[in-house]
Amino acid sequence: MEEVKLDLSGKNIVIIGGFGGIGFETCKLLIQKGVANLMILHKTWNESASKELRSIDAAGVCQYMEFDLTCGLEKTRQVFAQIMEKFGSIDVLINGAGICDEQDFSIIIAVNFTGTINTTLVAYDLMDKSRGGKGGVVVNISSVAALTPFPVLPVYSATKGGILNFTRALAHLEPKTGITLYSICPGITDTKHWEQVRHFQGRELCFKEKMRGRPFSTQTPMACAANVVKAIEAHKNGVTWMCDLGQLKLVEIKNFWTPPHHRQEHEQQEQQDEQQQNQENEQNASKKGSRKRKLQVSG
Ligand SMILES: NC(=O)c1ccc[n+]([C@@H]2O[C@H](COP(=O)([O-])OP(=O)(O)OC[C@H]3O[C@@H](n4cnc5c(N)ncnc54)[C@H](O)[C@@H]3O)[C@@H](O)[C@H]2O)c1
Ligand SMILES: CCCCCCO
Repeated sequence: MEEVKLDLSGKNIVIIGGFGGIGFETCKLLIQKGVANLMILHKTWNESASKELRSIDAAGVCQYMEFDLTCGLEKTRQVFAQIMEKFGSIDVLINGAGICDEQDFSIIIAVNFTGTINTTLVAYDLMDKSRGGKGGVVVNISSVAALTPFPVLPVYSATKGGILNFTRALAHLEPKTGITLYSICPGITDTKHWEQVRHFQGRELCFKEKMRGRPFSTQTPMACAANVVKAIEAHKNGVTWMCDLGQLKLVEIKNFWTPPHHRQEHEQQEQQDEQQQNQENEQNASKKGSRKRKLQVSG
């Protein structure tokens, strides 16, 4: 069980895709966590989802703004400026929208990749402590496709892998900006995401039909959302979470190349680690030696 390091009560949260399968369940949990404000940015209004959220939102923390991720950087800035007018500050941004139709792959890139970069960088400027902000958190919903690319969905996999690396890169700046960022990679989750899954050559992949009746494990959006919130409360900068089959775990993504300006400190660290290991080996050897001598004397 991860330690709660970020208390969500009283926080101002923006969730993109908040009427989507995973997003909607995440909104329900955030309301129950006592957030101060929850701005749902979504491409289209959803009366039934809004009504259900209102039924549990006694404090009236939820608001909605129409937002299309493909609207471009300037419009994104305008939308976030309106939110800042309303909230005063944004504590957490959750990028939870996305599509899986590769037929016109410029669209999936615009939504999943460019759109997420736009919202992240706009929120980043507003949160950045080095630019007068209060710091904050950006949660990017990637996918297991970023961890194990799908051969049938190479562009989808690229958008999700790109967002994962984008998030890891920005997280390095946290000491200066006070902004914590991490990625969450859901496994296959039973939402409408599956209804429009087309190959880059346009072929309908019919995942829904193929999955029906198969003993193929997926997870519910509720289980996924519960782990999204757990990951947010764990508040670990720069990490990659995988939430699959109702389980939440950290995924170690290794760096395989060291920038020249980091090489010297990297080599020094390796030398220190080696010296420490040698000392431990020597101590263990001497302990074994003294135990052996004691046995010989007593034996
Ligand atoms: N369902 C899965 O198996 C699965 C697995 C891994 C990752 N994901 C990711 O999780 C996130 C949520 O997906 P979901 O399963 O809840 O699917 P979903 O289709 O239920 O929700 C996605 C939401 O994104 C919104 N959206 C689509 N295009 C948009 C745009 N241009 N502007 C604004 N909003 C837009 C849709 O309206 C929809 O409500 C997505 O990023 C998806 O890639 C899903
Ligand atoms: C392979 C199933 C497609 C659903 C989206 C996974 O991120």
